[in-house]
Amino acid sequence: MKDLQEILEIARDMGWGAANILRSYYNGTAKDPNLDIQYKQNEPVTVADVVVSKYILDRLQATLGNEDFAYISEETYKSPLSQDSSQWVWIIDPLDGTRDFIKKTGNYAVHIALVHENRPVLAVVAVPEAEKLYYATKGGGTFLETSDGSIPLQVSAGKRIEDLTLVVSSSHRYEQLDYLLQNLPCQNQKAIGSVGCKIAAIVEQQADIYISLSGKSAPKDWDLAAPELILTEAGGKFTHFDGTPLRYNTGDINQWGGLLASNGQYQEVLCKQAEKILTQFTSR
Ligand SMILES: Nc1ncnc2c1ncn2[C@@H]1O[C@H](COP(=O)(O)O)[C@@H](OP(=O)(O)O)[C@H]1O
Ligand SMILES: [Mg+2]
Repeated sequence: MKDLQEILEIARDMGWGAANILRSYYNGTAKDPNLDIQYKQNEPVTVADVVVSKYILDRLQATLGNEDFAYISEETYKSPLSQDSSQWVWIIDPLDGTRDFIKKTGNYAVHIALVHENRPVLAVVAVPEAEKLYYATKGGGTFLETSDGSIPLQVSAGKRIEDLTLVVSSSHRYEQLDYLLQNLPCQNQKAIGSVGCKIAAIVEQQADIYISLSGKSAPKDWDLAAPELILTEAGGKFTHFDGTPLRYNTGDINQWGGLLASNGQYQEVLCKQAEKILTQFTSR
């Protein structure tokens, strides 16, 4: 198997390639820019999702083959792979934030993660409209790549809990999540589409916390695996409210429950508060 740095080169190049394809659909310059929006389990899917999924899978498989790696993409996923955690698995979201892509808010991203033993070891998150690409390897730090080159990134530090800015989904909102948000000590809150864009805001120190709470549906492995590593390698933390780490390729593609991503400063305190507020919600 190629070493992780060589694989990262391939993933970065593909991240930029995928970003360019998405921009051509976003700006209407693609050969046939019709998005043909369909709904799968209440979530929109466009031609751009499908085309970019094929682009990434074809290129990865042509370069890396099927012997050492398995591949999961949001658009081709049908059922769990063999749950052999020693397997190296690519987990891909060709277009994270499809609703925002359609609404043209600019907040959409490409996620490419390599997972081993249920944890991400390599990640690329590209944000096409910002012409930015974030990448990380386990233990190697997080970098932001633009046309000017690459720079290392670190999350914010030394803030008071009340001054932290929280980012949250604009389209997946429920009464329980709204109650939680109203009762947290961090009242600087903004809704942003795409998990990749929310985590990008945290590693660029424009925000400090992201909260996800599942309802009838939950975010999936491909929504979280790449953004998680981008955050943690920049010094942040990303856990369930009970403090346990997220696990990927487990057989259930859903990431149920409450998840908190932050600059790490008040991770445990905020997780405990979130659990307490949710208990209050259910006993009202
Ligand atoms: N509670 C939830 N249920 C289902 N999907 C969720 C979810 N929260 C987030 N997601 C998924 O995470 C991505 C970003 O969501 P959001 O913009 O609301 O934060 C979307 O993926 P896709 O756009 O890749 O389908 C969305 O489907
Ligand atoms: Mg997604």
